[in-house]
Amino acid sequence: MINTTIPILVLYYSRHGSTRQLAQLIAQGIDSVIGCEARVRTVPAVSTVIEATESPIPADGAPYVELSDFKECAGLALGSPTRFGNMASAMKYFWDGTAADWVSGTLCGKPACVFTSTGSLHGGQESTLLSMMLPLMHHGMLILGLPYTLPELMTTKSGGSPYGASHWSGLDGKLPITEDTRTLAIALGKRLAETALQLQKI
Ligand SMILES: Cc1cc2nc3c(=O)[nH]c(=O)nc-3n(C[C@H](O)[C@H](O)[C@H](O)COP(=O)(O)O)c2cc1C
Repeated sequence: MINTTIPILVLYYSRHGSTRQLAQLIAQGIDSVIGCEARVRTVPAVSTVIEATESPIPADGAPYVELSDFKECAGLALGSPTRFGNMASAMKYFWDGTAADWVSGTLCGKPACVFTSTGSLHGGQESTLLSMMLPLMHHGMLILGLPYTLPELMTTKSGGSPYGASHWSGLDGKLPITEDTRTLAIALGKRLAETALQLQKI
């Protein structure tokens, strides 16, 4: 018997590790679905010094994403820390280089979800999540959020919204991931994987 799993791309940018922690929880949710496998990838930082280039291999964390990951994945979870209520420029820069895949519809019809981390509780979790949905919608992806059937969505005092998973990292970026945030991030990964699996059957 051939044992095949469908890859689900978890693509994030993280400067200090908070968004990376969320990416790992989303991946955990994806891996909990039999038949699905998380493929965790990141994007390089961008520099204001035009000549500066990143090493082709990141010093730590996930490998850099390649455009072949778009073709191979059955779904995508996209994460970035907030930067003034918006996604980080590194992630925006990456999407600005995906016109060929936009033209050819590589991601069209595949499910997607978003996640973020912020320094302050009301510093832009929801606006950042919404900002990340925009390129995904232009690529024709099917956006998934979190449903209120998850009780944590009503009670959370840290992160998590109908628009996606989120973490409040605090002024020094050291607040731990709460139980509610953790539950909601795992649930989002699971929901993405289950949807990708269902769509494969159509
Ligand atoms: C330039 C810059 C802008 C930021 N803007 C915001 C903001 O608008 N709202 C907020 O709550 N946090 C803001 N932050 C804080 C980060 O979003 C927060 O520390 C996040 O958890 C970092 O994620 P990371 O550990 O994955 O890098 C900003 C940080 C930087 C460096």
